[in-house]
Amino acid sequence: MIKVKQLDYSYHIGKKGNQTSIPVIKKVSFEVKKGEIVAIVGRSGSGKSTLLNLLSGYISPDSGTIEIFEQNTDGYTEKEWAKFRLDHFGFIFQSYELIPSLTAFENIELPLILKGMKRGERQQSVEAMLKRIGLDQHGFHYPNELSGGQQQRVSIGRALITNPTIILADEPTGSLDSETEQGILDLLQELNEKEGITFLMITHDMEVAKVADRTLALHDGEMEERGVYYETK
Ligand SMILES: Nc1ncnc2c1ncn2[C@@H]1O[C@H](COP(=O)(O)OP(=O)(O)OP(=O)(O)O)[C@@H](O)[C@H]1O
Repeated sequence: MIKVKQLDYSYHIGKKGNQTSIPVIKKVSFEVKKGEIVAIVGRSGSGKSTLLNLLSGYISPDSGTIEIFEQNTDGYTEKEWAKFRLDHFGFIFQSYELIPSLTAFENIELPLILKGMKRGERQQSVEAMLKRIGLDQHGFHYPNELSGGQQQRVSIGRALITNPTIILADEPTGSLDSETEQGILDLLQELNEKEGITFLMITHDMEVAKVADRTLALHDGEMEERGVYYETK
């Protein structure tokens, strides 16, 4: 599903003519297969967010290839990436990234509006999604009227509503207490087991990594030898 080969990326800092390049991703290769939960773990500053930004096309690699669904993404324009993300990716972030002026229902509905789905169909899909994530009583609540765990459920609903091929999650439980964290991890695991949803998660939390089929470790931009850190299931 995702094949990354020999990926290199450096940031360039300083003024033109006097720039220093900081290599952050170094010859990284790995694969994510359909139906897997893969966790990428690493300390703060090891390059996890940079890797996620490369995979989702917000930045371009200096060298190496990213193949997603057997398509080489090299040379995609911003517009092509935007469409590709809407068609294939769902995103979950540590800070939820919900729109505060929209209700839970409307936050989940938004990607469907972007995709041009008709109102009646949207209504049905969002209602079914609210049930699926255990929030059917909370559709009309605004984000600030929901707990952290409930807000993360809304963001999971928004990520899933377009039936993405893969969910990319950046520290999905990073803002939650351990009990709420477990509830969210159970939901992700259930979505994976019952519905075959593929997840790529980045985290420095080993509890999150425990729900993964495979854990890959990033150290200073390099992937642990063989990529497989340990088997957890
Ligand atoms: N825009 C930028 N310009 C220059 N250097 C950057 C930039 N963004 C990140 N870096 C550097 O790249 C390295 C990797 O950062 P990155 O955010 O990918 O790490 P991370 O593993 O996601 O960290 P964290 O767990 O703290 O979010 C760090 O040394 C960071 O300082």
